[in-house]
Amino acid sequence: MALIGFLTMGLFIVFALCLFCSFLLSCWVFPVLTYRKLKKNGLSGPTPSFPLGNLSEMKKKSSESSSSSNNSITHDIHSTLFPYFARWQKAYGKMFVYWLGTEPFLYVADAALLKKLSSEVTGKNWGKPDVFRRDRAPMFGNGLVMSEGDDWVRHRHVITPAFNPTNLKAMASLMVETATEMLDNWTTQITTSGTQEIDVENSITATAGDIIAKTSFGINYQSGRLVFEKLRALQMTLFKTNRFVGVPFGKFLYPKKTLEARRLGEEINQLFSSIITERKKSMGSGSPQHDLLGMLLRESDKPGNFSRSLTTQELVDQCKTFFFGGHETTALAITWTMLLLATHTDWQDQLREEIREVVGDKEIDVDMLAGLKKMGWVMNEVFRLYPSAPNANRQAKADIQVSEDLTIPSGTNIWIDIVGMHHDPLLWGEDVNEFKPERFKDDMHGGCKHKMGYLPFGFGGRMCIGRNLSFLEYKIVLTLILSRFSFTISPTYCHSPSTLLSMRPSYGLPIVLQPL
Ligand code: HEM
Repeated sequence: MALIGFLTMGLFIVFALCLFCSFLLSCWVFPVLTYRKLKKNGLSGPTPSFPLGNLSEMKKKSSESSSSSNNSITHDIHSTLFPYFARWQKAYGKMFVYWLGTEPFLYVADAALLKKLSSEVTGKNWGKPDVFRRDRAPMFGNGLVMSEGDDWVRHRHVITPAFNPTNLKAMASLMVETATEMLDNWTTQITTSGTQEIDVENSITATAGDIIAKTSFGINYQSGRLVFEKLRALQMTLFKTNRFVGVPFGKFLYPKKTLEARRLGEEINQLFSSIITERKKSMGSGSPQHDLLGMLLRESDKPGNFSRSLTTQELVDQCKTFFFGGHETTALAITWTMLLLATHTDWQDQLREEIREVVGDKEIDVDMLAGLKKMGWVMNEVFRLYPSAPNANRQAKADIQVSEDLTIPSGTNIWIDIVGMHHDPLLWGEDVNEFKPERFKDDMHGGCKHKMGYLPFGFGGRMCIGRNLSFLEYKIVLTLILSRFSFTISPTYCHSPSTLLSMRPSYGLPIVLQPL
């Protein structure tokens, strides 16, 4: 009996020691080794403290910046959105190391370095920071945004055909129909409420959610709404709380939120699982469905495609990724465009004139959209000033030899500050913070001094797969809005861009609408 007790105690001690060692290795030894290697390469940065890294300073600077927000509309947003990065850039340059808890991150806002990284590393060989893969698992699972290596190649190969121009073309009429419903709603609202003012952010986001529900999964308004609301709640739980991402056992500091995120993630999984099961059952009977899910299922089930087919869980993860990545980013691009056009009504007039010439009284046709050149410049300028995805991130899976003196060690997390580069006067000139769509007139990079300085959709093999879908939706929705309304900004609008994964106006976008 005593022997059994002794052995149990021994096993327990060994187990506890193993646990402690793995904690020490992952939270202390490996990060410190990576940090030392980065330092040896001449990379410095703000001094971290254990176990928060630089989180305290980041949180402090953010709250100082949000409490000092005012009502004037300036597009010089980098220092209010990321005050800590703006400060550290001044001290350490466009490449430095900072710490999220015990995770070192290489901050990059240097276009030339990105060019080098992009040419050295293929899409397959990039990883995503483990800390984000774990933290955002309820939202993206192992969908395309988070997958790595051979898995990423397989997923990207199966998904890419679903976004080809012919398939996207088939989605245009659904987009027109859904956006028209939104505009009818605006008309009803302003005639029945007696006020011309509407917060367009919510309604554009809901419409984009409906569009993605229909075009991606062929699901009706009600089922789409359910997923939409749960994803929204999940986003709030994950990003609106004062959390400690990267801090060892940080999740235990907010157990309620962690459990809530897990529960919501599971519920969304179940919703998509049942949609996929139903669709699999009905495959082969009736005419094939041309939404993204239908195309994925067909691509995944192609004879001889066994090595490439996606499991149900992988399909669920892709659906979550499309749903989230596919509606919010586009909705925010349209929202920021409304802000910029509401404050530059001369551009509204120019776009309306262009729509009259190109579309006239006809039904919108996808082929016409290419003729909306000025709208294209406005879109690019909005993506520059207010990129819906304010950053991209990567993890080096092997040492990257950047130059003779600089090697980025395997395991390094990389944070690419897209907003920082889009607002850098050295790349864009002194008028960097002005709204000037004409920069894009004869140059798809808007006159940026370096091609890698303009990255609204990321770069290289991992560039956004949904960008053509976004362009289509953006141009259709904006054409319809401009054809029915002129608008100005409401005096109640408070300019305070913030990030909840995507960049959004903190207090919505109240707009004063005038039916045409
Ligand atoms: C205005 C709209 C959008 C913006 C600004 C945007 C931006 C981005 C950015 C910056 C990335 C990271 C790229 C990188 O790491 O280099 C990305 C990746 C991705 N986006 Fe988008 N996106 C938009 C719309 C969409 C849509 C409509 C979908 C799908 C329906 C989508 C799906 C994805 C996916 C799956 C990835 C991961 C690609 C990969 O890692 O291979 N996005 N997007």
